[in-house]
Amino acid sequence: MAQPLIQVALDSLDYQQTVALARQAAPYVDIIEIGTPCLKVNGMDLVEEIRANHPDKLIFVDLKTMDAGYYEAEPFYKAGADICTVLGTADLGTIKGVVDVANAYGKQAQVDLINVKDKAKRAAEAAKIGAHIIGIHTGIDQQLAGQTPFADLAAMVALGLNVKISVAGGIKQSTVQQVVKAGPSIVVVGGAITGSPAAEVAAREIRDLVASA
Ligand SMILES: O=C(CO)[C@H](O)[C@H](O)COP(=O)(O)O
Repeated sequence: MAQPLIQVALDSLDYQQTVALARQAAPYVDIIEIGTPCLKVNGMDLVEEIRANHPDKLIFVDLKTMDAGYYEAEPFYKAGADICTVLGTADLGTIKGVVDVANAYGKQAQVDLINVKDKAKRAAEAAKIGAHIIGIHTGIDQQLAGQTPFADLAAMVALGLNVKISVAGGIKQSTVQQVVKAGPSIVVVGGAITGSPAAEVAAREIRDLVASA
C-alpha cells in the first residue's frame, strides 16, 4: 500500500504562531495547510509568507469556497497555493470553477464533503467534472458532537473513484495507523500536532506512525 501524504492543518488565529508552527512541523509533513479560521483572520499575507518559507512543500489553502469558485480561488493559486478547497455542498458550477482555475494554474482543487448528506453521489459528480481530491472531513464542531471520519473514509475508498482521497477530523497518534490502513491518499492532522506542547515532536510521531502503519 502506497504511503499517504501527511498534511498539517494550521488553524491558529495568530499570525506569528502559525509561521512558527509551520516551521516546527515542516520537516515531517508533505503539505502545509493554512486552515480556514487562520486564513479568515490573517489573509493573503500569511499565505505568501508560508509559501516563501517552504518552497519544498505543497501549500494547501482551506478556502471552503461556497460561491464564485473561479473568482475566489484564483488569487490564492496566483499567490502560490497548490491546493484550494471548495465545499461539496456548493453548486456544481462553483465546484467546476475551482477545478477550472486549478487546472489553469497547473494546481489541484479539493472538494470538501463536510456536511454533505449523500457523499457518494456528490463525490462521483465532483470526480466527473475533474476534481483532483475528495476530502472526507469531520469538522471541529462535529468532532465535539462525537463524530469521526472513519466510516465515511472506508465508504469513499470502496467507491473506487479515479480521484485522490484526503481525510481529516481529529486524527491523532492513537488513530492514524487505522486511518492509513483504510487507504487515503492524504492524511490531515491539525490539533494533534498544533495543540501539542511540542508540535515538532508530535509531527515526528505522526510521521513515524504513518511510515510504519
Ligand atoms: O478544516 C478543519 C476544520 O474545519 C481542520 O483543519 C481539520 O479538521 C483538521 O484539523 P483536526 O485534525 O484538528 O481535526
